[in-house]
Amino acid sequence: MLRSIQASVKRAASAASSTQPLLPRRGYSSESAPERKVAVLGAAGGIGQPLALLMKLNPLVSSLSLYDIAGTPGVAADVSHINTRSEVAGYMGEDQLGKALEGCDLVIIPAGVPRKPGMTRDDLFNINAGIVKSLSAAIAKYCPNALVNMISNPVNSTVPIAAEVFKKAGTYDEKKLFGVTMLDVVRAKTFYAGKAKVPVEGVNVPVVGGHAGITILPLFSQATPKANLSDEDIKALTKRTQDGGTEVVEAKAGKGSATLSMAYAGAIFADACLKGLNGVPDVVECSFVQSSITELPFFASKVKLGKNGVEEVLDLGPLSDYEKQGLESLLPELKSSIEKGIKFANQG
Ligand SMILES: NC(=O)c1ccc[n+]([C@@H]2O[C@H](COP(=O)([O-])OP(=O)(O)OC[C@H]3O[C@@H](n4cnc5c(N)ncnc54)[C@H](O)[C@@H]3O)[C@@H](O)[C@H]2O)c1
Ligand SMILES: O=C(O)C[C@H](O)C(=O)O
Repeated sequence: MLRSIQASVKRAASAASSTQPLLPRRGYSSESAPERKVAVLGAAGGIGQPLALLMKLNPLVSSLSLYDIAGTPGVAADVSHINTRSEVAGYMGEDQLGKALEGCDLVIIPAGVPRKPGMTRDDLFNINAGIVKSLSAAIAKYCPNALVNMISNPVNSTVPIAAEVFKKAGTYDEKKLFGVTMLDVVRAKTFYAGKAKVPVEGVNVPVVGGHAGITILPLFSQATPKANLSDEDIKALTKRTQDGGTEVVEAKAGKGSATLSMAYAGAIFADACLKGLNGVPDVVECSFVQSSITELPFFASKVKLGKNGVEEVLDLGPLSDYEKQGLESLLPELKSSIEKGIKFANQG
């Protein structure tokens, strides 16, 4: 049974990325993988629980630290019974946050409130900005060298908030802070494969910009394998990718936003970060990072991952006229979300 779950996770992971299966390739066993401590902050939540499960299935993880303000003992006890490599520990409440973070190589943050129908991601700012600010301060104190994968929305603002907190603490390393935009890539691949009628396993689509509405810019002109899609098809695919989160929020009708697909995307991205740390060559995924490829200080694009986190921020490559227009249109909104985060972090 376990073997068949692992096999299907592995198949699914290979489908999502031609370069980074969730479980290591043959010849790279857990015995030869270095010790890696990974923390999930918000581990008892809708994303946190399935993400904890997927990280427990990843043999690159030797220690899995599950933190939340409530509910983590149960999640940790449950996940800990799975017979895979990592030791699991649950931590609950702020007084246990330091212990949860000490010695971490990677911290994944899906803590915070999700959207309800009719809300934008920015409507989450008032609650989630404070949560991210305090968790970032704890990361600066207890594991300043860890890579940080920010899932909490609005990502376009929470990443700049974390950067400012780290700067104030004197621990900021731009190579180590990532906004997780992998779900946009996962969606773009799925929707493209459906429209182009090609097997989804082989599909690649870069998604750039940010993670909200029109700031999500899938580059279908660079999608592989190539397909002869009409301009109308490309417009519809672009809109569906940009509205993917809202599609799930509406279908869940008040019971939250994407959790399962997000846990999957988060696990793929975390796996890519761990592979980079472990020196696996040519690990490339899209992420919202400090960037100079546009005039904005943060931008999502393809990023090469290495032993210190970001090894190289890759440029956008050739854009179609439609994508050039999309890029122009997204810049003002993304700029103001970034500035909002920076301003918040520097108040008080
Ligand atoms: N980046 C993306 O693509 C993406 C995709 C989906 C959801 N999200 C975002 O992820 C976040 C979480 O979504 P969810 O569906 O898991 O929500 P959820 O409400 O189910 O879970 C959130 C968890 O965070 C915990 N939490 C709250 N404050 C905390 C704190 N200070 N420290 C630690 N944990 C704390 C809660 O107790 C809860 O268990 C939301 O902001 C959502 O918008 C992002
Ligand atoms: O849409 C949301 O609010 C959650 C997340 O950002 C998503 O893209 O699914």
